[in-house]
Amino acid sequence: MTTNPRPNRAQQQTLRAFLKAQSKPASLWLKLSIALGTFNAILMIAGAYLLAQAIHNVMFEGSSLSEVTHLLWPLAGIVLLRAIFLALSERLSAFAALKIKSTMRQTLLTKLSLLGPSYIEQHGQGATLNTLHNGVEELHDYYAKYLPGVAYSAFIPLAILVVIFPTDYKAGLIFLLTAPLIPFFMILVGSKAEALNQKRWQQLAVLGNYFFDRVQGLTQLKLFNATQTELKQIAKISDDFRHTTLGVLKIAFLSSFALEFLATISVALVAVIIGFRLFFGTLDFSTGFVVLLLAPEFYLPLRQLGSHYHARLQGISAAADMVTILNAPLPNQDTELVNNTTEYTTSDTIDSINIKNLTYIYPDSNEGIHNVTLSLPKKGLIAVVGNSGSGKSTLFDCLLGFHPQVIPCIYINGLPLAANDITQLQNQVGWIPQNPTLFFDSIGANIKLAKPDASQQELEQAAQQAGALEFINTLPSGFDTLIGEQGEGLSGGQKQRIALARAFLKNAPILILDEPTAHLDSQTEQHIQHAINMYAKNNLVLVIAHRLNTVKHADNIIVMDQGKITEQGSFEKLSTQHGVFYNLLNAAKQGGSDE
Ligand SMILES: Nc1ncnc2c1ncn2[C@@H]1O[C@H](COP(=O)(O)OP(=O)(O)OP(=O)(O)O)[C@@H](O)[C@H]1O
Repeated sequence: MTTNPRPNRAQQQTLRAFLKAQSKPASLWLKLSIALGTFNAILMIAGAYLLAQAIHNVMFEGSSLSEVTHLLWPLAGIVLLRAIFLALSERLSAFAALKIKSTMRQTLLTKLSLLGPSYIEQHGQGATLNTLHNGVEELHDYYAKYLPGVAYSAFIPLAILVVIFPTDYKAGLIFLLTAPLIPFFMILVGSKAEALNQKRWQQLAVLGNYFFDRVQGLTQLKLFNATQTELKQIAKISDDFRHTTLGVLKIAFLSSFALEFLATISVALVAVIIGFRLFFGTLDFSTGFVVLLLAPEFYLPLRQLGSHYHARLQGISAAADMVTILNAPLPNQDTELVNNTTEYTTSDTIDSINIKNLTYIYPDSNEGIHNVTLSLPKKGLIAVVGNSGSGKSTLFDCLLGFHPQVIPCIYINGLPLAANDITQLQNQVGWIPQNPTLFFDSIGANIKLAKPDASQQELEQAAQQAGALEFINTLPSGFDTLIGEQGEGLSGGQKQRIALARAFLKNAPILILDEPTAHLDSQTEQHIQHAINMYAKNNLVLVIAHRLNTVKHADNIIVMDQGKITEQGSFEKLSTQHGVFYNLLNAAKQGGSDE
């Protein structure tokens, strides 16, 4: 797993620009929210003048309450309007943040699907999930609070200065001189807080990966009695994370405290000076009172910006991981095929698939498959066999588009697949891995994943074809039976049949299976084998076979050894040829596991 090192100044600028650019889908709502917030401040200034005037008239001019109603009614209206504007402004900024987050998740998911599963494997599933979930969540306050806060801290103090200077320039000067203290202090603590925030974010990614792996392998850990050791390790990582989080919080609390203190001192300073000036009669009450009312409001946006500064740091830390994903180059971006205008399009029926000189080596390793050239027919049952580690799964992963950089080596009907478009290939493929993924949903919904608008009849037909209908019908709720995550509550064979039904429902021209009958009893195995053979009459079925007795009826057997295709042909031909297949067959006979 990789985490981003602390971004330098230039990278931070890029991250800020990135965050700003992401606000585009909701910029109208954000602007509206800021406009309402600014209106609210203008009303507050007007309200301060009205209140000061009303009190001045009652206390110093001897006016009765009824004589100041022309001031009090607008004041009441202002109070009401301010409450409405404030609520609307907050709702709009929250709505804008929600919109930005959902667009961001969508963008990240689209990019991840283009990068393929190997990217996620390389970077860690936990860390990727952390970016998609926590990372995107961390942006909420950045957009809902920090960004509007930046605008308010520029507009509101400026608006107050504009009205205070003509009213009382001395008070205006005090405001002007004390205001920079707050941003200055913010920048001072910002650098330390930023480093800590970055560290905290990296630790969260490590924790995410660690948790994800351990929770997935909990049963194994229990069986190997390793739960205690792992718990200790998790406790240690959590403790490191706790320490850093506390460090971040300590700085956040300290800076909040210091900002409050600075603002309070500044307001007190203004109040003392106003008090002296009133005492010595160099200032009239109504002006002094307006200044006193506006003083806390002058510092408020700056104080709030200080407390939202934490949201900025969190947003920048989280954005670094998002930028890494979004900037990750699509592996086939540089190939000469990008500009190829004659590409295969999904509307064409598949007549042939050719793989030409396909080499895929896993990152940071020498393992993979080398220089594979293979012609696959339009239909038929093709089995891929070979020793463990010979490259069968890697070849299938390439065909499934999981390693996008090799897509240019795949030709359909003699035409290359569109570069950068894995989905184009995947739309044509039904796939059942050894442990198919079933989701926490009903059996019907799990099968319908392949074709959401399938009718009940189609659903039943696919289940029947996969040998699953009988057991589904014995369940109390049939197709509506809820299954747990990863098919919890079903046997291995039942899960396999549901996955097979899903693949049959998709009715893709290419069906790729990894040892499809591994978990089945012999009767069901025969049933499924028959269904697969029938499917292969009209489509191409590629099967990884570990048990050689299942490949007897294959139209072609491809034998892999050390990442290369060493031989291919029918069962009869290969079993007489003294090659890898012959050795595999003999080894299986001696082991008594096959044949
Ligand atoms: N994620 C990975 N990172 C690095 N090397 C890998 C990775 N996955 C597989 N390999 C290596 O690539 C080679 C081919 O592996 P592959 O899984 O394709 O073999 P296989 O024939 O499917 O094996 P099996 O029958 O045991 O499933 C092996 O040497 C394996 O160690």
